Amino acid sequence: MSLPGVFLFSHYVESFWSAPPPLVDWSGVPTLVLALVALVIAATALLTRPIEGKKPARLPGPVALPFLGTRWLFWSRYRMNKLHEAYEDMFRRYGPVFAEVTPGGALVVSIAERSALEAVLRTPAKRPYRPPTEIVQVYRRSRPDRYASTGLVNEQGEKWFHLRRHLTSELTSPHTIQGFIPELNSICDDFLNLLKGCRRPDGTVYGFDQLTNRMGLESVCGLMLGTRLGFLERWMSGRAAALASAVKAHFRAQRDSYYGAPLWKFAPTSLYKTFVRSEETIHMIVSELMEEARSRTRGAAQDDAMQEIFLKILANPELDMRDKKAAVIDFITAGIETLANSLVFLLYLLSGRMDWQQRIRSELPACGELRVEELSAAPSVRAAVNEAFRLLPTAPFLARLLDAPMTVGDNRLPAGTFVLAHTGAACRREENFWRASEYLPERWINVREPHAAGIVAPFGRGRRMCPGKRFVELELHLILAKILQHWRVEYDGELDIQFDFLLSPKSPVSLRLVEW
Ligand code: HEM
Repeated sequence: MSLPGVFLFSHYVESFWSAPPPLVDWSGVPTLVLALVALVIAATALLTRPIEGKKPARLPGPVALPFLGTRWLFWSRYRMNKLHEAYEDMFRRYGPVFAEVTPGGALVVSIAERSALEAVLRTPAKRPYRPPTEIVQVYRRSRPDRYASTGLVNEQGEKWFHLRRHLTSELTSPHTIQGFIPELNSICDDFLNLLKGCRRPDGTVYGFDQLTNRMGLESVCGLMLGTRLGFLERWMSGRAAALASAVKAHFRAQRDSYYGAPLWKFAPTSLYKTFVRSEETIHMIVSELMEEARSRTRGAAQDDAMQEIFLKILANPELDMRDKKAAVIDFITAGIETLANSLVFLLYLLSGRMDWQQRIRSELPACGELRVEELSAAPSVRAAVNEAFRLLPTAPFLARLLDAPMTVGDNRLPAGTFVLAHTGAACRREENFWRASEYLPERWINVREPHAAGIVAPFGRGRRMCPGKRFVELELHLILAKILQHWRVEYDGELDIQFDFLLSPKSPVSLRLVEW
């Protein structure tokens, strides 16, 4: 079986699934040829011996084929945009620890078992190695004019440590984030005004996910660039739309480059070109925004707290200018979708708990600006957000290369093993949480065993943990409180969720914001 054959077939099959449009238009290829290719694949799958030697003794997992490893599964049995369901299915078939094999023959161990997961999350590595996204690495290394490194998200070792130390101390400081609260209040108020303007008479807001994307964009840019950019004005500028869709394309291309056929490594396929286009669009727009922010700060005295992060990054003599720019790009890219998806998931889950919405409302002042004290006096807000992160985290697993050997059951995994820590799947297992599949914020106020709080890690763990965590939590608490001060949230049916490298709601999402 040839690799292009499998690729061809998988895209042909995908077209029946109404997955994202195929990257290459194969519609002209006759069905007969594709049926033959399918037969060849099936025959080869039956006849080829599994590569047993690659797996540690007793680790279960799907059959690995020569040259393809176990990746063929994502081009046949599973859909790439439903990867979260694929992993749930594999955990059912092979148990809570199983191994996949990459086309290059490397082992990838997926873990949803509590003690093994805790062991991975506890690893005290000084320079944790999170496997980089190869397509980003390849592209950025091909553009030394723009990138001095592959960036904070993808660098490793000492280079990563240097970037992390110089780029994130402001972002993770409680002082900076507290100083941002007045601005965040005003951003949230503008978001509410936008929602008011878009609400139909019965309270329905169509395309709610796109509005949350704009909220993510405005708040992350406000935090990073120290200036308001107008993404929450009623009519979205072409630039905001272009940035939002480039960020989506960027995540999707990363997903397809990892789980799809690795042809992009040998030739500039349409997948690679799509990735490059998205990276270039983001680079161009963020560069413009940075320039505008810089000239505004030169012209007018602005709120210090709001400018802290951007100005300090720009002024840091330890960093190459290209790294500064790449950092702002990476922060903005890492922040928009994650924040927007998390807000949609939170409101969707809460829509099934009217009693909890009322409880939140009863703990809040009727209206006006919210300060940290008011939020702290409303524990039900924190519980609602924690529980949404437990049940529906936008980043459902963490990737690591093991720093030291680790024993999982009867298997010893050598240092350097690629591990996927499926915190999301583990949090939905009954042995880890009481009534694990239900959205029950009360579990964070009155604990009911089992309650494996240590495996809830929506922002990762250890030294590579998300530097945006403090900011995001504050923002989600604030926006949730403000929405529930005004409206109750209703949603009919079940939210369709897809895997775009992050878990995302299938767009467009409509929900109702109804007057109390
Ligand atoms: C709901 C929102 C967010 C979620 C759920 C989220 C989640 C994550 C996760 C799971 C990681 C990987 C951590 C690990 O490997 O241990 C990560 C890394 C990262 N996040 Fe976030 N994130 C969010 C928002 C943000 C925001 C707003 C920013 C920037 C302002 C940001 C910047 C980053 C960066 C730069 C990294 C890479 C850190 C490193 O490798 O050292 N994230 N995030």
